[in-house]
Amino acid sequence: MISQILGKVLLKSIPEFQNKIFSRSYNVPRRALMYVPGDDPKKINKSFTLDVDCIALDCEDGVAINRKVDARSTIRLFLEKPKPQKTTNYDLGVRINALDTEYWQEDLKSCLTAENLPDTVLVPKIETPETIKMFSEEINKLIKQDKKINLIIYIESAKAFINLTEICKTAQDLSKQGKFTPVSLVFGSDDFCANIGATRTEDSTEILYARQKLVLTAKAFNLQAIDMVYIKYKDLESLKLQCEQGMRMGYTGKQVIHPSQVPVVQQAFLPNENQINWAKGLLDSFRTHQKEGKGAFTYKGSMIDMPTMKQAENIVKLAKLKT
Ligand SMILES: CC(=O)SCCNC(=O)CCNC(=O)[C@H](O)C(C)(C)COP(=O)(O)OP(=O)(O)OC[C@H]1O[C@@H](n2cnc3c(N)ncnc32)[C@H](O)[C@@H]1OP(=O)(O)O
Ligand SMILES: O=CC(=O)O
Ligand SMILES: [Mg+2]
Repeated sequence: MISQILGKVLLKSIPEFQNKIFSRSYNVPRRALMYVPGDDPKKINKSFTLDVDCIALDCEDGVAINRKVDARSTIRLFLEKPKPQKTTNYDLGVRINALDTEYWQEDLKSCLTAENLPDTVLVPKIETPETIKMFSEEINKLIKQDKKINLIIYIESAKAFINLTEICKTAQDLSKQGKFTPVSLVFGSDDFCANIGATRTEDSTEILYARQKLVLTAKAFNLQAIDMVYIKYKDLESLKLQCEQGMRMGYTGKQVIHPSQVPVVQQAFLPNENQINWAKGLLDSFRTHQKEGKGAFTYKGSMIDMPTMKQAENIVKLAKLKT
C-alpha cells in the first residue's frame, strides 16, 4: 500500500524532472555551431541557405587582424536586415573578440546597437569570474530594449578550467538581473592545446580530462556542452567518430568550420532509431511499474530505476527537437 502511494507521488513528479532536465537552454538545439568569418559576406549568405542549428558570425580567430573592422561592420550590415527565415528555427550569434583585446567593446557595441539583436553573443577565452562581470556591465549598458540575449562561454585555457565553477556561478548570478542568459559552454580545444602545450593525437586522449570536466560542469549548471572543432574538415568519417565519442560523453553539440561538416554533426547528435525505441519502451514500462509501486524493475535484461529513466527521457526529448 505504502509503496503504491509512493509510486503515485513519484509518477506525479515526472514532469518536474522533465522541467529540471530540459530547461530553456536545451529547447534551442545547438548540435552544429558553425563559424562563418564575419568579413566574408559570401560565406555569410551561404550559411543562411544551410540547415544548421547555430550560426556564429565570427569576429575572432577566423578573421585576420587587419580585417577586424571589416568583420564587425559586415556583421552589422546583416543585423540591420531582419533575420533571414529558414524552414527550421536556428540560432544566430556573433563571436566577439576576447575581453583582453582592444576589439571586444566595439564588436559588442556594433552588434548590439544594430536594428536587430543577434540571438546570442559568443565570448571566447573567458578565464575568470571578473571577465564575466566586465561582460555583464557592458551588455547591461548596451541593450536598451526589454530583452535578454543568450551567452555562450568559451573555456580554452588551464586558468579557465581552474576557475570554471566560479565562472559559471558568476554568469548564473549576474544573469538574474542582467540582460543575458548563459546557455552553453564551449570546449575551445585548439586554444586549450596551445595554452597547455599538448601534442595532438587522433583519439584526443591528451585532453580527455578537460573535455570531461567541461561536460560535467556544464551539466551541473544546466548548460549545453559544445565539443571541440575537427579541423581536418575533408575527413567526414573521422569527424563522425569524434562526434559519437563526444555524444557518449554527454556533449550536446560540436563546433563546425565547413558546410560539409554540418549534416554529419547534426545527424550524429540525434539518437538513432534503436536508442529511441529503447527509450520509449523503457518509459512505458517505467510508468506501468511505478503504478504497481515498483521503483526498480528489469527491462531488456537490465535493472532500471530513476537514473536510467532520466537517460531515456533525454533521448526521447532530443529526438523530438527537430520534428
Ligand atoms: C578554433 C576555431 O576558433 S575555429 C573557428 C575559426 N575558423 C573559421 O571560422 C574557419 C571557417 N571556415 C572557413 O573559413 C573555410 O571553410 C575554409 C577556409 C576552411 C575553407 O574554405 P573554402 O576553401 O572556401 O572551402 P570550399 O571551397 O570547400 O567551400 C565550399 C563552399 O562552402 C562555402 N564555405 C566554406 N566554409 C564556409 C563557412 N565556414 N561558412 C559558410 N560557407 C562556407 C564556400 O564559400 C563555398 O561556397 P560556394 O560553393 O557557394 O562557392
Ligand atoms: O575556439 C575554439 C578553439 O578550439 O580554440
Ligand atoms: Mg579558440
